[in-house]
Amino acid sequence: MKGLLVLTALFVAVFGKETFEGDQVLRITARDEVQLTLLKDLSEMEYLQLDVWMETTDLPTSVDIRVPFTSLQTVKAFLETEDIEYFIMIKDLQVMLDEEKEQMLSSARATAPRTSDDYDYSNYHTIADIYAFQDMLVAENPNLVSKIVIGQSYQGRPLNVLKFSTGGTNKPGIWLDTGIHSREWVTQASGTWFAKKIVTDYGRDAALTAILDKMDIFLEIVTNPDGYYYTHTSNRMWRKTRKPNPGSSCIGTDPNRNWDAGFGGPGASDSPCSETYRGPKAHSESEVKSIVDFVKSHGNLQAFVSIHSYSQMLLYPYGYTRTPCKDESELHNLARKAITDLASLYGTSYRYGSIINTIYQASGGTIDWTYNQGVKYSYTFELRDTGRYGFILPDNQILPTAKETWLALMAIMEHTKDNTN
Ligand SMILES: CC(C)C[C@H](C(=O)O)[C@H](C)S
Ligand SMILES: [Zn+2]
Repeated sequence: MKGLLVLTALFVAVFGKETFEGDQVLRITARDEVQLTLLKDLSEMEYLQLDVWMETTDLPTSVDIRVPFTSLQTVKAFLETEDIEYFIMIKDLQVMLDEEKEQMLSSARATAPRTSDDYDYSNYHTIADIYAFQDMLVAENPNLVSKIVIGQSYQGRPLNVLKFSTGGTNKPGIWLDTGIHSREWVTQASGTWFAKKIVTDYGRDAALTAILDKMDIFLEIVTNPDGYYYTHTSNRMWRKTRKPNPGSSCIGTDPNRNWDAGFGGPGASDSPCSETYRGPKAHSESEVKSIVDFVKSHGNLQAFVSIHSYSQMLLYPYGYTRTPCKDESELHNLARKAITDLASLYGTSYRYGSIINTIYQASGGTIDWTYNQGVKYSYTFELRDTGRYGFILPDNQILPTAKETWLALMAIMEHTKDNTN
């Protein structure tokens, strides 16, 4: 295992980009506890370098796993021997990544957008493009938008938060973040569209105007900048931060397992090589600690929405415990309303419920911490799709995804406004 990892790291270092020729994403279905255990054992065999993309808890449990070409034969033989059902969701990952890259290059305009109206919201963008967009939006809307730098990433990139405010001091706030998992590209793209939507609708849309007249909105679009940069330059499938782990050749911590909420419990890994490595201690990652400090210093956030992909789910606390959160029935009813509004646009169907009951147990998660800090309306979104493309969602789905998600966000923000003094 260690040798393979070192070799991979060397390959990336020399050739600059990890490739995924022949890698396949299998959707594997465990029909009972025995098969579930076998599946868990398989995914923990580090030498196979399996990358769990998505799983759900309820039986039959289906798990989407990226299997490197070199492990395909072993994994398929194992599954067939154990009579575990699977089908191939993605036949050759690199083919899809090449198409995505091709599309990005062909849509990249010769000249950079001069205004946020010229920005191409229907394509994926580099971190430099998004940072430039943020500065453009602030310059164009000085009375509504400002940029707060809440800290720096491990590699020193600014953690930019756009503040949308109509003035006043310490008004109740709503927090939205996208891209905490860097490979979930439709989220950063949607976050960019949300930012433009807010400035476009203020003063035109009565509901949004009422929200902003009473509350401030804070939007962190590139919440894991080092990881996002790395997905563009070296490994499109990168999820974690990019801070090295002493004593290990594996890099990074899962920023959605690093929070002080059930930290280190089941549903996070203590192995630096795992995609769900919790980190050496709670809030060890600057990308997380910076938000922790912001939430504590602001002290008046009423809603906190952390946006991921994929699976089409709307989740509320808890992920680390089966104990229902005290506001479960209100959060459940609001989630139902939000996904109903979302579905009204294109019929996209979402599941909803608590994290642990709807997707899987996850400890050290973002919204479990924010909820325990008293931010009642804490939600995690899993945007499109349900696995046909997974993290490599075609860019022609960016705008439909952003527009339908906005309807759900408006439901949550309106309810928050109506229930905030
Ligand atoms: C609240 C959790 C379960 C969200 C999930 C994760 O962090 O694993 C995303 C689907 S990546
Ligand atoms: Zn995620």
